[in-house]
Amino acid sequence: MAVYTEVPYDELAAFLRAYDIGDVVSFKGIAEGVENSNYLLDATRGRFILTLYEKRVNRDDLPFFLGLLEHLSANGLTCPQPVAARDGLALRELCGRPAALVTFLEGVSVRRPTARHCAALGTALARLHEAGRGFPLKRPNALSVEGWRPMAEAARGRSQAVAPELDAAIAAELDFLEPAFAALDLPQGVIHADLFPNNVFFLGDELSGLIDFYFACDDAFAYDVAICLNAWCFEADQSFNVTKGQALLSAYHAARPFLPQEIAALPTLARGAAIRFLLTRLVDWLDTPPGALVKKLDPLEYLKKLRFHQSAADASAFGWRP
Ligand SMILES: Nc1ncnc2c1ncn2[C@@H]1O[C@H](COP(=O)(O)OP(=O)(O)OP(=O)(O)O)[C@@H](O)[C@H]1O
Ligand SMILES: N[C@@H](CCO)C(=O)O
Repeated sequence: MAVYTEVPYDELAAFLRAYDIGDVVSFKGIAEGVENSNYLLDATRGRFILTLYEKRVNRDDLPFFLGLLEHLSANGLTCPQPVAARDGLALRELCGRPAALVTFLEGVSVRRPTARHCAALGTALARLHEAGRGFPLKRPNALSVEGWRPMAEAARGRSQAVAPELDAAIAAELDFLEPAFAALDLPQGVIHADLFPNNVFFLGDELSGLIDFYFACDDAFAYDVAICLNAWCFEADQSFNVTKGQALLSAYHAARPFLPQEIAALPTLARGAAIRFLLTRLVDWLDTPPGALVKKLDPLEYLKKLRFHQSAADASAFGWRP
């Protein structure tokens, strides 16, 4: 999975008549991903990804996401570009869902990132933050601190099914994080907010592009860095690899220098980033019906990451060397 919405051939053909991409050569569902339905479409005038936006994507946010891809591409970032139909519109409807075609990016994602991959990621993340400057649309981060308590409430009383200590651990962490986040004053702009290894493509050791901007929003740049420390620098046993952390942080710093307050905030931001993914995974875990054709992601992986961050005195725990 993920193909939540099956597209019958006649509906596809009718949809594509609006475009100038030639005839369909092949069309197949893509198994990876958990949020949206994605299809690989080969046409005589190119290769594309067709996305049908599913439950967690709010229709009103789509102009932000598609406009952002255009803005980032225009500012030198390699990411998918929305393909407009002959009437100039990229955002359309297919099988009752909002849908768009975007350009296909070459490359493969890495399952086990090395320190070199982490360095390349750090550079690309800083470039993304710079390339997003001047983008006129705004989208608050619905999955930041104000969104965590409601998710915790939605899971409260049911999370014992995952681990007995979860409710208490989440409540205690939110008691710490809510005032700690309120006290932060950090540079903000457009962030990706979900830049996990599966959303970053490489050709050899070279980073070739970034995808999946459907959580992008306005938030602190350093929060995006914290999300990446969590997603890229832990080993399979959930131990933190400081060599990878150092590679990520120093490459980011070389492309967009951190302010001292961003470095000071990293332990708090890393805890926030850990609780965000712990909570979304937990709610999905509890709400996904048994037998659903979707890969459930382990919330406890993020509880272990959170435990590490709770013991981090400062950013040196992540490999930061001033
Ligand atoms: N522009 C693109 N070029 C090449 N492949 C793509 C592109 N967009 C998506 N894919 C492929 O489709 C897969 C799923 O895409 P994507 O990550 O956007 O889905 P998703 O459902 O939003 O998943 P998740 O949020 O879980 O990462 C990717 O892993 C990749 O293989
Ligand atoms: N990257 C997310 C899933 C996609 O939103 C996670 O690993 O929980």
